[in-house]
Amino acid sequence: MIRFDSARDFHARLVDLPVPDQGARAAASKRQGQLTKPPGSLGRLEELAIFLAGWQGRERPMIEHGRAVVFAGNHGVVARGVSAFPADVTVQMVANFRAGGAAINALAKAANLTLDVVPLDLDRPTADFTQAPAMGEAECLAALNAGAASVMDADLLVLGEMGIGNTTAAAALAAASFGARAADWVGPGTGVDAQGIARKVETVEAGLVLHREHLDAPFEILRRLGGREIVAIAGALLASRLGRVPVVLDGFIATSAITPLTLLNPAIGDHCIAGHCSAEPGHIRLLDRLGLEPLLALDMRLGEGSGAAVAVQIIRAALAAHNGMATFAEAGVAGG
Ligand SMILES: O=C(O)c1ccc[n+]([C@@H]2O[C@H](COP(=O)([O-])O)[C@@H](O)[C@H]2O)c1
Ligand SMILES: Cc1cc2nc[nH]c2cc1C
Repeated sequence: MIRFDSARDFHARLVDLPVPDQGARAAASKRQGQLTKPPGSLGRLEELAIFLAGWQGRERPMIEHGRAVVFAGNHGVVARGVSAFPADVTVQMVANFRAGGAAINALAKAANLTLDVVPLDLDRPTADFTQAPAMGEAECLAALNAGAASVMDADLLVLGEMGIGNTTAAAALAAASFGARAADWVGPGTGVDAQGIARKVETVEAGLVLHREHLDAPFEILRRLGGREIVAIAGALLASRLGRVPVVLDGFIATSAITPLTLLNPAIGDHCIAGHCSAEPGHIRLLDRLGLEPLLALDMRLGEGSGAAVAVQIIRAALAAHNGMATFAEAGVAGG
């Protein structure tokens, strides 16, 4: 299991990342060319199969241990009126995940994914980042390691989150990492009105001003502006990359966890599939900046891994074709 000993260790491991197995990619690509279809006719399904072959290191990749993990955290900035829902909903939804009643329970089951729920100190919200760093160093490291611990033996990992107020933290992370105006990253989240959006923009701007001298390293950006569930996703992203486990990203918040990491390694998202494009307006901007093309666009904006879980069904379809089809030679079809 991967554990980060310090911020320095986290940064050091980010610099030197494994790359996909080129031999397995070439073998999968050759197989795609031999299957009974015009070359390229399965479009992105072909790319998905080759992508998974590279990261799993085998010509015929499989999803036998598909796993969804939902991290939950509470946010001090909620006191600034940045969400349409009260902070109590986070702990209540965690109970709902555990009881099996949430969307992710139904969607993970439909996609044949095991589901883990990881609440992170819900009774101790992070500090309001307009006043102080959201987390202390030890707290931030603990959240990174909670994420890293969740990777375990998965062969495909869905990373999801739950945290009232976390679209504000996600917008702050995007703005700190990629620049542009706070207003370009802020959106309605759970459904705030125009005044709520204005409060969110002010909050992000105030956070960027307060921490401006310290926003040049991934760990500090995460610690000062993030939340525990987002930091856990960042830890899971790096640990899964080190273990060559492909990841399906969910919406705006889950994707925002990558953004600070790109400061040290722009290729950190290379083992990730963008499961969908959320209706939260900043998500498409983030995906563009990261060079990720979403699989689905269903106007979802729920979080909790839901869009990524739906996308897993497409990925399973890609592998069913890749592993199950006959070649031209096997089927006696001319033209292969
Ligand atoms: O995944 C998304 O793109 C997404 C977009 C908007 C809202 N959410 C979910 O809604 C919560 C955050 O919204 P808010 O308004 O409280 O910042 C959090 O629990 C997220 O999982 C998720
Ligand atoms: C009910 C509810 C469910 C959620 N799941 C993820 N974020 C959420 C936010 C709310 C408000």
